[in-house]
Amino acid sequence: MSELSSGPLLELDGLTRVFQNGNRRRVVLKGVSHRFEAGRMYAVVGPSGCGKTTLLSLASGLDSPTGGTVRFRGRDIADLGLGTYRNRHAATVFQSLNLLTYMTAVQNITSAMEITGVKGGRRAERAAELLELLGVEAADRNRRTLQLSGGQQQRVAIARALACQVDILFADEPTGSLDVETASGIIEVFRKLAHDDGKCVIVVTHSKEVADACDEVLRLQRGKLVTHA
Ligand SMILES: Nc1ncnc2c1ncn2[C@@H]1O[C@H](COP(=O)(O)OP(=O)(O)OP(=O)(O)O)[C@@H](O)[C@H]1O
Repeated sequence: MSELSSGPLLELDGLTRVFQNGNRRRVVLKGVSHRFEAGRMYAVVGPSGCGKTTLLSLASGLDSPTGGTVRFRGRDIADLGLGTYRNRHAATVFQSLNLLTYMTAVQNITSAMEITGVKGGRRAERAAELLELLGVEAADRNRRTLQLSGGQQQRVAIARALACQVDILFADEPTGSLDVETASGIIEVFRKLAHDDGKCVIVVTHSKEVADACDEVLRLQRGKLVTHA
């Protein structure tokens, strides 16, 4: 299907995920379907253990479903190649951020660009531009990320995800450990990415503030999507 496909950007179609540990079989997702569009921000909410992170892992190509399909622009991501999907189209900001703390903010971003094969020169300049967009002060951009605050680290992790020029940004509990003011700054960044830059932003969250800021809220309960509004 062409890049100009008029269908949804991302489609989850009847996703199931079963974990088998020895004799113990656990059905975590039970036929989850949903369509996601560019330019919108989505929240995935639900009680602890209902399968939110599992759903995010499948939708972002970090894990494969037991049944069902994830389609990006109409194409099964398994056919596209999970590596290609993750490198070119979908980036994840993990709960643990996974920054290389001995490297500076700029270096974290330029090394991600290198690993994911982002073409073109001026990587450090582009990293600095992204950090500026996300409100990381010039003085902090060349400090080791270990020395930055939680909120600053969160912004660096988002900038690193964006550096890979992806269409979809996934984030797992992006405001979990942040104070209210920093959290609202991050929410605003996500909203702008969706509404001004046309990204599809999908956030797993327990926060009502984050969910309220989203265009659509998907509620998971015992592995099923029960409502979306
Ligand atoms: N690799 C795995 N092997 C076995 N069980 C797993 C595995 N990964 C997740 N689970 C189980 O699947 C269920 C859903 O986990 P998941 O992390 O998706 O929930 P969640 O809704 O994100 O929870 P929380 O809000 O607490 O982060 C949990 O019971 C978890 O123990």
